Amino acid sequence: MPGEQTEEQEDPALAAERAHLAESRAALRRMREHAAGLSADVAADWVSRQFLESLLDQRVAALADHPDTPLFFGRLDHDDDANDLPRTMYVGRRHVHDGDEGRPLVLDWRAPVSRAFYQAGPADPMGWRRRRRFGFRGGELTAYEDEPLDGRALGPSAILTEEIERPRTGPMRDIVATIQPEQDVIVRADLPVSVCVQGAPGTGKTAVGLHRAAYLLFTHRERLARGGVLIVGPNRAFLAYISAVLPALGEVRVDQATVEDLLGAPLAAEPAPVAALKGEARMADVLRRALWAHVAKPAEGLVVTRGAARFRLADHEIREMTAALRGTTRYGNGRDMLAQRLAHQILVRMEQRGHAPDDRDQDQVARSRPVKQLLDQVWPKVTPEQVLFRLLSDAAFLAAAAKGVLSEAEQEALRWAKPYRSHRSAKWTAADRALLDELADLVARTPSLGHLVVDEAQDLSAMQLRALGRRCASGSATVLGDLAQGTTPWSATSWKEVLAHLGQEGEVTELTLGFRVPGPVLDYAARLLPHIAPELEAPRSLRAGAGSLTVRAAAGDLPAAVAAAAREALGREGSIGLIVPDADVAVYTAALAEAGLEHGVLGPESDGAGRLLVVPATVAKGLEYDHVIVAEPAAIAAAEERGLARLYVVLTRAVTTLTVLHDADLPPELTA
Ligand SMILES: Nc1ncnc2c1ncn2[C@@H]1O[C@H](COP(=O)(O)OP(=O)(O)OP(=O)(O)O)[C@@H](O)[C@H]1O
Repeated sequence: MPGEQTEEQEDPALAAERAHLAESRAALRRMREHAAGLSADVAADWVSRQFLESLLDQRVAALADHPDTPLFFGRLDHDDDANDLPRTMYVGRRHVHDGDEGRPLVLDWRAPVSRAFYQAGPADPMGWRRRRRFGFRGGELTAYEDEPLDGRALGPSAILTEEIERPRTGPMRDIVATIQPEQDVIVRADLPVSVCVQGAPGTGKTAVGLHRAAYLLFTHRERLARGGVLIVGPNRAFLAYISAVLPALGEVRVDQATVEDLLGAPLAAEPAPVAALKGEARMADVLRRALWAHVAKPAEGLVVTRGAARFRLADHEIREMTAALRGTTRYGNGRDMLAQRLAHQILVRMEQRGHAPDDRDQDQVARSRPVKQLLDQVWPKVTPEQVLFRLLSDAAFLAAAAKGVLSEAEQEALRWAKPYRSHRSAKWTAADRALLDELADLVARTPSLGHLVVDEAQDLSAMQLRALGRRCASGSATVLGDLAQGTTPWSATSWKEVLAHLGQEGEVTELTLGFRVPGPVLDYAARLLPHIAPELEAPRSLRAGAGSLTVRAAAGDLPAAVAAAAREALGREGSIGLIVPDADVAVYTAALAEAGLEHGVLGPESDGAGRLLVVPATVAKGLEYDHVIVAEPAAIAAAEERGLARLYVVLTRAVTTLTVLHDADLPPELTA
């Protein structure tokens, strides 16, 4: 690598860079000391003081210097007197300036001017002559690499190669030093723009989504401090894996959640075709009709007594008021508005008869017993659970709500074979949770966040996407996924449809260059593509990875062969994922225990500990390990309806080596 020097014969350029690093660190320390010295006492009252104190604490925390993380990772230079840009600019994780003169020592990678670090190339140097990348070991600057931007062709970057080859240990790292131009375009898309990224395994979708969140928080800090940013991922294990990236980028206030966290955990499972049907957008119409079917014609008029006087509204008047409100508001608001309109009309009657009522009278009438009784008949309070319970247990009610939308056979499929006794004892499934959320929003509006990053979005049903869409209705979204990795019965087949269900307009972009999976492994997995997503092109890997793939029949004792492969992998550097059919986790953990190999077991709710992890196939999505051992692909493929897609996910988790061990024949799609 250029600039790689031993201590004895230190390159003067490297020495100068190290001096700049030391100067920047000292300046950051002064910035932190200054922030820590600021007092919240200037605040006028207790509440403002608390608020200011928490802001100052955050500021001090954001200025922490992590000794293992380089303060800057790149630099741009030019020598053109006519150019307004500073002659040298260092790009790093945060702004660092010299307190006395305010001289910038390091610019935040998210600042507009830093864009050139990622985007400048021989075709468009963007005003710069040279890009320098730095190599670090821990917090120590060890090397630099120069790329001319004056028209000469750029070779591959050794620092990028080293970064993507670096063994994985622990949680996911940030990629801020090596974001690629096509990734940078997505990261820096403007806040109101929703982006949707289709990308093969390991093309950096998750990384890009997280960096986009960090970029948006920097660029629109105030707006997003109010609205909030939420990252939605497939399970706890995944969220734990990505949890360190945003804090490393200085963003500690981003929430992460699974769809279950947002909608509620399922209490029961159900057959895939039923789940798929419940996941369809058609259900939204059925639910809307079912809810509004509760609004009824008044059986009689309204009589309100004030002292000795009685005031009446005829049933046809109430019918008109109800009809005027129906469908124009949320169901819950409609009830409140009807109460107010009824009361107002009663007040008009009072005035007509010489009374002089005021606003308080209107409120009293709106809350009076006769009005409440009328509302309970005409516009009853209902909960989402009550409505869904009725739909799934009452054939006539479902038939009325589903008329022209669902066939009789579909209605029958939806209805519980054995209805629960009440909505309180109903065991809701994952698909039901999305239906309940839709109903909840029809009753009262769901608050919207500022921005939502939705990872593995191909796995979400239309109804789940609608639920997420409500949570960014007045904001925007970053939608990430791979149609080939869809493993749910309702997996998406088109991103346009996904965006439509989400209620967002946005462009679909594609990432095609793989950073994780070595070429031979990616080519092997891609044999499945024509069978799971024929419309997608085979992905390309940036990594040659000779010798990375081993496929072997176990000749008898598969668990023992797997344990032997795990032992061998433990002799190498990096993390090891042993991915097995869900049903056989116990078999393989027993084999590892028998072989005396310490290991952790990953579950959807747990992140597991240790260098060797047993990973059930359904939990592997989004994760990566240096060495992956896959046991019995045929069983993984046979375990579920979209089992081949699951196998594609499983085969694309490896960073350095993939060892496939089998006893049964391999699925024919993999051998063809
Ligand atoms: N520009 C980059 N520089 C260095 N590493 C990168 C870059 N882009 C991606 N990576 C690395 O490649 C690996 C895969 O990235 P990521 O998990 O974001 O991919 P993905 O597209 O979400 O994959 P999957 O579809 O399999 O979940 C990660 O280790 C990530 O850090």
